[in-house]
Amino acid sequence: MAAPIGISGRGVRGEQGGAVLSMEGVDKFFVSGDGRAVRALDGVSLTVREGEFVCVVGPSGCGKSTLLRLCGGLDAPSAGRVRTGWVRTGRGEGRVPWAAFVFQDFGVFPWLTVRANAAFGLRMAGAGRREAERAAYGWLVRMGLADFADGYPDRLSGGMRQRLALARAFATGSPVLLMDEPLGSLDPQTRRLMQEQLLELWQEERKTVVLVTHSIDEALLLGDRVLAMSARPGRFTDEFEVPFARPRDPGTVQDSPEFGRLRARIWRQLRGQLTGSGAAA
Ligand SMILES: Nc1ncnc2c1ncn2[C@@H]1O[C@H](COP(=O)(O)OP(=O)(O)OP(=O)(O)O)[C@@H](O)[C@H]1O
Repeated sequence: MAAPIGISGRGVRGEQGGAVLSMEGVDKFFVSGDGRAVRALDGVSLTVREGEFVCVVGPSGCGKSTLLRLCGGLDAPSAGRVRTGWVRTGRGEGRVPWAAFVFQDFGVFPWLTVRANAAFGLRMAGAGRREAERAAYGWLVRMGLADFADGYPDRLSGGMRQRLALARAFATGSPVLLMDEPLGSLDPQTRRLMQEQLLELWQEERKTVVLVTHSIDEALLLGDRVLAMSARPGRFTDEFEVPFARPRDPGTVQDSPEFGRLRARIWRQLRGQLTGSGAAA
């Protein structure tokens, strides 16, 4: 019997035993420019628990972004089921989007002020302009961008733009953040600083996060769990529990022998997918 298709289950919190998000047997096909069917995902199943920070690594083109888009309801599966856990009804507070996205290219609009950019997610969720900008300004202060609130994003460095993108996502109040290689276009030093900032923010806010990254170090530094994907068509091949206690000190974590061991195991897995040898972790 064909698997059920669709995105469903926007029910109440805890409906799935604490799982905020689950996928069962999800396939995704695209039609390529020359009319061929491209299988991007192959029978993907995933459960993300409330408050968990899950990182996804995998070879380029294996379907990581597709997976994230399906998680956030930006696209529908070709087969299988995606279930999201809960939304707040927000009595009198405006709606709270279930999930907020952060993309690699920041998704910052050059024609909007920094303040309006930060408020954009909330505005899209139906909040009034004053309410949205007030909430967003609080996040600009937290991200060290308050002095730039009334200017335009062209005055911001790459790291500042990424902080703006994070401010926008956090300002929505969404319980779930879906991040697609959010630090991928930053220089290595800025990226490292942003990893530390993200670690702190997560420790303060305890959002549920699914983060796609090409960096094994980043995944181990930030995540509770690292999921490794196969080459396209993407499916999960391995799962690594990250054992480092929180709050984490990045230096201590990265200097630990366990960090080196886990990094080597994940790299072996990834390398196998990249070279086609499919080496096990
Ligand atoms: N809208 C689309 N139409 C046609 N093919 C698509 C579409 N979106 C994705 N694909 C194809 O699906 C596959 C998976 O793409 P996806 O962007 O999800 O991979 P990825 O793992 O995120 O890649 P990268 O790591 O390079 O960002 C690729 O072969 C891609 O070309």
